Amino acid sequence: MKGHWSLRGQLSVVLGGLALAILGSVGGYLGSLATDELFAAQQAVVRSTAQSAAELLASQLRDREREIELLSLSPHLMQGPLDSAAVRDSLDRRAALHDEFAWLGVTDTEGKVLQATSGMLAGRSVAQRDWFIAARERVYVGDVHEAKLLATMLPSQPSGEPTRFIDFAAPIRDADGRLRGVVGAHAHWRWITGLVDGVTRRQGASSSIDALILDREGRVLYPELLKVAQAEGQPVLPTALVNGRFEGALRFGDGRDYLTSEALLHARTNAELGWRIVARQPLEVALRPVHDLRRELLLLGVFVAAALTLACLMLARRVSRPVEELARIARRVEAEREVPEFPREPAFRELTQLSDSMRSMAQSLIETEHVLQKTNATLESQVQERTAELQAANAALEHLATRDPLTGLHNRRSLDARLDEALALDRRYAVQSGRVHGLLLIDVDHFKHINDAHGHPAGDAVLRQLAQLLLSTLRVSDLAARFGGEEFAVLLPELAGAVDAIAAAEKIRQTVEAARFGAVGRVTVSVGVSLVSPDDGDVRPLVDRADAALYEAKRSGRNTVVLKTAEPGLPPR
Ligand SMILES: Nc1nc2c(ncn2[C@@H]2O[C@H](COP(=O)(O)OP(=O)(O)OP(=O)(O)O)[C@@H](O)[C@H]2O)c(=O)[nH]1
Repeated sequence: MKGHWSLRGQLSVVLGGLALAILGSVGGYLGSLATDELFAAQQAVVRSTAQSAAELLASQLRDREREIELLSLSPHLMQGPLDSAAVRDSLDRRAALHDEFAWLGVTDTEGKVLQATSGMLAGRSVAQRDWFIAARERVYVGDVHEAKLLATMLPSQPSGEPTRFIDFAAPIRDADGRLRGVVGAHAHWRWITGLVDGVTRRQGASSSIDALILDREGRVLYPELLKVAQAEGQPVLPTALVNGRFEGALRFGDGRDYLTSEALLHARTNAELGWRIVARQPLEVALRPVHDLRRELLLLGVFVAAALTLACLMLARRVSRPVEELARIARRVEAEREVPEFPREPAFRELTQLSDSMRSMAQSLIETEHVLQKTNATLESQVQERTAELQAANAALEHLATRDPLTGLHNRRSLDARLDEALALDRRYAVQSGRVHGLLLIDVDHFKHINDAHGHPAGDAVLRQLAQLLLSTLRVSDLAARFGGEEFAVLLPELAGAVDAIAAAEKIRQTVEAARFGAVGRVTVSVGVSLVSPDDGDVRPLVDRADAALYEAKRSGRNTVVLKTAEPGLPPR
């Protein structure tokens, strides 16, 4: 199971990942939609600021222009002496009414100041001034310029900036249209900048919108800081702005991106100064709500994803728990070979079906296993029985193959095999141990007569009794066999010498002689004895020596024991 993910883990990862992917896509889409919308909305605000400032300036410049024109048309300027106190009163009143005017004055046709507010510049010549020269012909509005003569007479700017003016001027003519003089006014530049700032302030401090005033050549007139920087040769404005009108995001000389909009100041009077008002808002401030929205969306997304992942985990647990329970029960069935209680899960029909199927399968398997176990047990006992029978049959066969049917002693074939073994053992060990095998050939004396006198069955009975007598006389390690007809053989192991063999033969002879054989009565046997010799190539010489000894015993009168040793061989001891 190693290396495989659990069902619960896989479900959690897949469902949680799916939820995250969906939330990420929706959040990304909403964020980009909001960015576009907000960009357009903020652009509209910046544009409206630029246009409002341009329109306000245009109308204010037009109003001041008309003011001066109307002043030039007033009766006490057209008719009376221009240096009268009435003229000065009129100038002072207007200056008091419009505090943007720093100076109001009247000159004669040569440019000599006849009357002025607070008497400033009275008697001085302004013949070289643009406003005087232009206003001899027509109503004049001049571009901003630094104060010259008045600079020392007026209080200096609180900001430390040089005093600047916008000039308004108009010709003074009599009823016949002859030039009598010129009326001129210097309006404070800060009046203009104050108007522009007033418009941007209306957007609220947090909007960070500011406005620039550019002249028709694209030079900065306001704010002062940028004007100075530009004069020093620093790149202040984006190229797009210098070259023409523009709206959109621009990077300014300070390295920041601004949402920018530009409006042409159009006064529709002589005051066509060609100024442009540029309103701008730092892009990061403009898009801050989008960033806030994105952050909130991200937070919401993380929260929802966490909640969804938790829900997925719970769902996965709900699905996997019964499956794990089924797996546990399956292991129990395998280990205990019993059918425990299977869970039923009503929430999932498929799991209920699976549980039912597993229960019936487990029952069927265990029943089949019980049947198989019983069959196995029966088969095993049958195999054991058959094996025992086979072993018994094999033993019987073995007995039949090695035993003489009449006497139950070993037969000739079995004796020959044991004689071969005896010879091999003696060849290997006899020299060290000094012990050899001996062979007795035992023949019933006058057996033909027994048969003839008592019948063949009686002869068989004698042979069987002789066999029992042999077995009772011999040791367990000795081997008695029927050699053929009425002749028996005995193989004696571990003999110290011929004396042992003769003793055994004699014991047999005497036992037979002492026994009674039913109706037959007494029976005697003759015994030929021989010992294994180191010179024996096979068993033949051993048997031949025993047979010769038996012949010798018969010839010497029967019921006796004769030893026949090998020539040359071991001397009889
Ligand atoms: N009843 C019976 N007689 C057997 C069996 N095998 C051999 N005989 C008989 O044993 C007799 C052996 O006789 P002989 O070989 O002449 O020897 P014997 O009469 O014992 O005389 P000696 O050995 O010289 O003492 C024969 O008559 C065989 O028929 C047998 O299994 N059962």
